[in-house]
Amino acid sequence: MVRSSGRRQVIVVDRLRKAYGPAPAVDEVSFSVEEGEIFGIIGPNGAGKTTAVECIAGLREPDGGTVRVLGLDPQRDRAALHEHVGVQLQEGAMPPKIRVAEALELFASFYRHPASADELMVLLGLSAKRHEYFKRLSGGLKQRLSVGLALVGNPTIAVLDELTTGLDPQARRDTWELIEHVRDRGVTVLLVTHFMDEAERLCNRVMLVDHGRVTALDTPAALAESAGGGTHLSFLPSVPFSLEVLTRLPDVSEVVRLGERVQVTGTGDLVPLVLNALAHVGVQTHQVQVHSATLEDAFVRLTGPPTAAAPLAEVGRR
Ligand SMILES: Nc1ncnc2c1ncn2[C@@H]1O[C@H](COP(=O)(O)OP(=O)(O)OP(=O)(O)O)[C@@H](O)[C@H]1O
Repeated sequence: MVRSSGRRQVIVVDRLRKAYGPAPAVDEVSFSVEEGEIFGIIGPNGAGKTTAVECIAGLREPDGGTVRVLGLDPQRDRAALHEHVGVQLQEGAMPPKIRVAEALELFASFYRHPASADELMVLLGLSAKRHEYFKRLSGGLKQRLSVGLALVGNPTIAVLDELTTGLDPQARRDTWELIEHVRDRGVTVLLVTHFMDEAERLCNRVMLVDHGRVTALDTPAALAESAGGGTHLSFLPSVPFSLEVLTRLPDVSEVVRLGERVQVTGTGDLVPLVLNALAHVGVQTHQVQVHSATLEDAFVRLTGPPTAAAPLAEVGRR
């Protein structure tokens, strides 16, 4: 199937349902993933992310709905799917005394058209560790190896679950670069993550799942903008002024006095818009601070407890 963007849909999920007990873990989830994109699934603990990707990878049988991966049914066509989908799931346990190269070669033997273990070790920065026991690898190198095992079958699609959990900041950044490299080689990536900065950096589109349901699906920037409330600009004005100077501006949604400071919320090119309008009426701005909404803001707003009412005294709204 082809979307309006002209790209092929390689994963199509329609009203997927899976329950382990009375409450559904995945409840009527529908989405599709386009060829060549990095598609992120985010959500709180227990939201149903892993269950959903396990159904897509053919590791769990859905209770309802349909899943198609490259046109294949993950349950019925499991053997064919295995050749095209590489899976790195949570807690991938390996025998402690297997060596890096042995692990890649063993997994390569499960596929008809595997990648070269040597090339993968170069790509993954593991060549110098090829004879190292798995148990002796650092967390970052173990993670790299588990990504390698997901790629060793030369998959069209890689499913990566909690790719960088437990890694230090440098190892996380190295792993992100690796995933971008994998994407640049044409592999479609389905990524489950708890890290909003990771989703923001890597994903073309992100789906937010909560209590088994899809609560948002868009680009990280659009999600941040829509649910995170846009950009916040705050400053200390040189002289008092009427808030109406700012509330009447296009793209400004709210203006609030917080003690001596003024905070403006809006979208678009908010900063030059506000500073120009103030300069026009002879107001200078000091101690200017700008905060643009992030995916994390959107996540908290969409999944967290309701936020408290607007702060303090005078509030101007459009
Ligand atoms: N094998 C299982 N048996 C029973 N319940 C399960 C099983 N696997 C998951 N669950 C339950 O299903 C729900 C969804 O779990 P799942 O692991 O899919 O969520 P998740 O979003 O991946 O969570 P996390 O972010 O913590 O990994 C949770 O309530 C979980 O306790």
